[in-house]
Amino acid sequence: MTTPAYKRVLLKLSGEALMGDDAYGINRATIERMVADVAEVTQLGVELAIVIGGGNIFRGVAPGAQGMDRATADYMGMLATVMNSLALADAMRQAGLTARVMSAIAIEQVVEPYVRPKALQYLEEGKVVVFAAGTGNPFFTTDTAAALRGSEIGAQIVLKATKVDGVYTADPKKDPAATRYSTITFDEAISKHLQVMDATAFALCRDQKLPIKVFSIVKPGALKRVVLGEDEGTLVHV
Ligand SMILES: Nc1ncnc2c1ncn2[C@@H]1O[C@H](COP(=O)(O)OP(=O)(O)OP(=O)(O)O)[C@@H](O)[C@H]1O
Ligand SMILES: O=c1ccn([C@@H]2O[C@H](COP(=O)(O)O)[C@@H](O)[C@H]2O)c(=O)[nH]1
Repeated sequence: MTTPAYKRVLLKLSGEALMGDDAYGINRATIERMVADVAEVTQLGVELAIVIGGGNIFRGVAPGAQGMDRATADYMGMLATVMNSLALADAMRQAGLTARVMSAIAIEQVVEPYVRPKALQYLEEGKVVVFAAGTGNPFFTTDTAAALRGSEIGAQIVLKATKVDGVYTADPKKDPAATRYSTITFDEAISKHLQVMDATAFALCRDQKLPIKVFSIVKPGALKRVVLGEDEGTLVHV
């Protein structure tokens, strides 16, 4: 079966997963593997937009940010996502893909600003669009940026590619007895305070009836299986 289940998707890539086994930063082999996964999906003809987190870089500067004004620290976090977005786009270019980075914060010498019609045009042209700098606002996360941009571009699903292979009854990294849901409703995920994604992102997707698939970016071939509609990860739905 090689017919994708979706025409347009928003892929949320974990920033922390980019570290691979390193303490922080971008692990070269890891980013190349992620790009190979992305390439497999674009070859299926799926229109792909990406939001990438900033945890891998922000974690490295976090001790210095202690006691800082929250909004200032958040702007630093958003700039970290710009660095990841540029690295990802460059790795995609090296792999023969055409990518465009669009930033929610104006830094026009570095990256073009986010303009929705332009993003839609790029997607229709088959280019991969990377949305950088989150929502552009402090007090939010890149999960919420993924929900927001996914809604704006009319994606059929948000694919949250992270370090765990789905939504569990509790954080599987802390509770070995936690069990994985194959599906869960937004209301249940919110009421149970499941921390795999923030509640703002869940609520926005719920209101927009935009499903989310949570799956492992570390598991080989998982992204392609998700896009083909195969049984992988956890579906969060209305
Ligand atoms: N109920 C749960 N089910 C699954 N994972 C959970 C749960 N509760 C907490 N987690 C944790 O949430 C993490 C994923 O969310 P998080 O937003 O922290 O990471 P990310 O989006 O992958 O990283 P980044 O912020 O760098 O983009 C998982 O690595 C997992 O340890
Ligand atoms: O819309 C946004 C998105 C992100 N931030 C800040 O950036 C960091 C990194 O993002 P992650 O989603 O955690 O990977 C985040 O912790 C915020 O500090 C933001 O302020 N607004």
